[in-house]
Amino acid sequence: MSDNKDELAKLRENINRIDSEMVRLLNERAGFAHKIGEAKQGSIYRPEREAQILRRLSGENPGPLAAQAIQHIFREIMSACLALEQPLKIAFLGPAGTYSESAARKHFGSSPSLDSCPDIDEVFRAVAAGVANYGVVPVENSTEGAIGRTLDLLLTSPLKICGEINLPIHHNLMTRCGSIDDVKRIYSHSQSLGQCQDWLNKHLPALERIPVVSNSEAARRAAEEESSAAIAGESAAALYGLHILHANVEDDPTNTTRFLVIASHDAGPSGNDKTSLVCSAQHKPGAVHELLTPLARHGVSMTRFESRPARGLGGSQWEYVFYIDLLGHRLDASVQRALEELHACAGYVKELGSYPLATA
Ligand SMILES: O=C(O)C(=O)C[C@]1(C(=O)O)C=C[C@@H](O)C=C1
Repeated sequence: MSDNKDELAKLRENINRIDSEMVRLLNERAGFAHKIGEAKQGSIYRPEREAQILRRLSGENPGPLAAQAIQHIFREIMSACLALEQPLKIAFLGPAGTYSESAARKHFGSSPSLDSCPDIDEVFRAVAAGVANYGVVPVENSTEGAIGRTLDLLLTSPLKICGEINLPIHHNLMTRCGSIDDVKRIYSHSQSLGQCQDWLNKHLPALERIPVVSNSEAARRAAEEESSAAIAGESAAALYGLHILHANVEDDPTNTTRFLVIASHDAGPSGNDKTSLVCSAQHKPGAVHELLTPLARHGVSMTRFESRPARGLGGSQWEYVFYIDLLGHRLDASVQRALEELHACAGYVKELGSYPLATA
């Protein structure tokens, strides 16, 4: 097929004109972001403002570009504008190539430098010590449930939650040579093995499943051992030069992991927020019911209720704390009133922070 050269040249002129105009506008935008940065006190990064911008623009978007594409582009624009004012360092649960890294990039764009930490404790430590400005840690998976270590550390850490990230998780079966024929074992993180167990039982029941510290470590091992496969994300396959034999081997196609962004402070109100808290009930009949009554009385919706042994509080055996996520910001009048009543009736309450709901 031969191109109609005149037609193409004319159409491309339009794109050139628009691109040049966009570069001019982007720099004009960066100039205003700079002025805002100078006028601000405290942290330059404002998750609530970023969430408002992303919501507004995807709501106004007439298409044909998808709302998600608009969000992605503007995430990068804000990331670049912010980097001019305050280069950020983000600690995440490493190593490179893990879903936590993808979550950090999804939330902060490609401008910040990422600091890979060997475990969740280290992410908390890096942020608390000021080595990193923010941290990204997994908190729950839609198939496998809560990440206990993150919940335990939230209980005792002085850090606050300033954001959440929902990352759809797609697992892939990968090998070095591109074949499964000589493979004897499959490496992956225990959570990922759990998320793919039906698929593995059906298609590869004879292969040994070996849990390792991360999916990225699984891919690293599979890259070294001819007779091993890994279950991991696309970025780990790319990082270690592995071939994806089967994509999307997770049992639930809507499999999603929720991550939290932790910092020395929480976020301001964005108009569509969540508040996380942890509390304990007094030892008396109906105490848990009493915890929830203030929320119902003030019309506050709860999106999560999770119990955990009260390890970090030094409680005795079989004592539990309750992790509650509710809709609204702690400064919203109804949430504020519900929290005041909760403080009065619960044995212990710690507000973990208010933050904008995850954008798509
Ligand atoms: O509005 C602000 O507070 C800004 O600093 C500007 C801006 C942006 O690029 O739009 C940049 C960084 C903040 O995290 C939020 C928004």
